[in-house]
Amino acid sequence: MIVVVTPNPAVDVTYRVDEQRIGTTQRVRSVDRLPGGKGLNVARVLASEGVATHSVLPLGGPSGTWVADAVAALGLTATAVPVPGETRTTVTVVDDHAHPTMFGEPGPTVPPVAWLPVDEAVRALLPTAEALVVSGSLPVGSAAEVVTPWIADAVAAGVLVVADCSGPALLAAADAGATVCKPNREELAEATGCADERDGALALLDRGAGIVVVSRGADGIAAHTRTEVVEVAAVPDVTGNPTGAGDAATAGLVLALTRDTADPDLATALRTAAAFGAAAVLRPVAGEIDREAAHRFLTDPEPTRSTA
Ligand SMILES: O=P(O)(O)OC[C@H]1O[C@](O)(CO)[C@@H](O)[C@H]1O
Repeated sequence: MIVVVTPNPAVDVTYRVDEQRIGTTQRVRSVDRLPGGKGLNVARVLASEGVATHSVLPLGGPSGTWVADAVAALGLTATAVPVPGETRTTVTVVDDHAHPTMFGEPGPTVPPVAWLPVDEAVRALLPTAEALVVSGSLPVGSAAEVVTPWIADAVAAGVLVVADCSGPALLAAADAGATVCKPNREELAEATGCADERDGALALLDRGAGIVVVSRGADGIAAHTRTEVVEVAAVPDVTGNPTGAGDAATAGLVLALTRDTADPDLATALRTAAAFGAAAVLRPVAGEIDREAAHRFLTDPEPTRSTA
């Protein structure tokens, strides 16, 4: 079972319009409303691959109740931890021409004491966990160190941790010894202040991260250890909705790493991440992949480079 913490869950709304135009009245062609936040998208992709997951969700207010009900309706196992305030809504506007536009609300104000039951929920699940995934933003105003107990407890219990965090929470995840930190290129540069990817990755490794996986969009994905950089190219010529592609890539990475824990093959893990990320672009909403395409992309020979 894989434990997935979504620190700032959301009612994820996707509006499809003919063409995104700033400063005009836009008629919405179709609406999708799904439980989201990056971690829930990871859990949904893992579940679609038949992997047992257990989500930990700090939820508040009527929209929190909606998320809990929608998660249950999707057949996902979850522990909903009540927090003050109202679970946020995110709105993504997509058309057939431009990149999606995402509006993300900040999320509720969660005081430090309200995080303690979340810590307890994570701790209770660790004895039966193969991996812990911490994915997505924290509610605005929550301290970065909120992630520390989840990761430190999992590491102490010998559980593989994949942290897809940004900003100070990415540094806190590395400090807590996350097995894998998975920022994208921009998040890595922003959190570490290093313009060079290798320097940024080494900064996280120095702080305590085991491996740093950097997603590079159309330029593929790379894994940095102290001694090598393994690089895999992106799947070429895939068009569609890239919202949630990074979350699907995280799911692919976790899937590959938990299948091969004794001796993780980084190239295979990166190829799985790239294939899942590309397969998510083919689906209209985040949290889904085109499974047939994902498995086809996986068997396509992709160039892998490894440098010492
Ligand atoms: O959890 P966050 O990091 O705030 O990101 C949330 C948003 O990003 C997406 O997960 C896409 O990656 C959306 O589904 C939306 O929920």
